[in-house]
Amino acid sequence: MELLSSTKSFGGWLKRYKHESLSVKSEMTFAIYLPPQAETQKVPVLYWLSGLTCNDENFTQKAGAFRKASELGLAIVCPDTSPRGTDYPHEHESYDFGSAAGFYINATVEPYSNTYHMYDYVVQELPHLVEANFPVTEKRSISGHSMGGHGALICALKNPEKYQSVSAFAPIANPTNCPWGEKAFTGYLGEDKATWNEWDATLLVENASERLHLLIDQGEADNFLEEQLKPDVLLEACEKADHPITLRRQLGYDHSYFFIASFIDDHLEHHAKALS
Ligand SMILES: CC(=O)Oc1ccc2c(C)cc(=O)oc2c1
Repeated sequence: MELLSSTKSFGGWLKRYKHESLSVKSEMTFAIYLPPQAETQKVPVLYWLSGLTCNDENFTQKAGAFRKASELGLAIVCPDTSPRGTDYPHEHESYDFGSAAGFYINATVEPYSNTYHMYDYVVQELPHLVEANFPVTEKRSISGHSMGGHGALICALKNPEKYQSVSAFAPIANPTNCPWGEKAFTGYLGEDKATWNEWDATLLVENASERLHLLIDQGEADNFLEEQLKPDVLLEACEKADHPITLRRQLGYDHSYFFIASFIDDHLEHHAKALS
């Protein structure tokens, strides 16, 4: 691991690192915020998964999360949104596929299957690296925005034993049934839609092995709400499966980090409570 930068914030430290990842077979960058409590004790970790077009810096610079994380004694780890440095066909052509659009799944279609293993990276490799190198406990929670909200939900629903809590801002809630998800899953998983189901939160809820409560904030003025995000479909699946969910509809809020910054404290408090 190589330290790229170290910046003090609210008594803690925001550090950026790059490292060689085995799961995505390329160099990856991530950020970690260590609250002041980490100087004397191990602290729990919230993993934050960003959305399309983002990297580790969008959350650290725009969410305004560190005052509350410092107060709560919560570390926050922000991975990148895809492998970088490969040059596959179509990888850099659009904002919703390829670079910065890894969708937190394990690709099975070549050439993406060689490196686009963001699920393994986020669920296994990164926690292992973080827990071996920083003063953190093995208690984890996970959250994210949009594509990252989808990522947080599937990681938690597939591995309830690894996470104390999960939340999402405007997640892509039913990716097998929206244009962003259909495009990504076709490119990464192929045409056989049966292979897509294990990467869709709405479909995972039906067979979830534990009833991990889902906290979701969704802006009512979000331009992507109807066509891409579909929280109501997830809500219906939860009601059918008796899976606990809190879906908060936030009047007037859009898809931006202004929305995330407005409610991030609630999410941090929710996770801190579960992690304590
Ligand atoms: C920094 C920022 O605004 O991030 C951002 C903007 C738009 C989107 C969209 C449209 C989808 C998504 O998954 O993430 C995302 C993130």
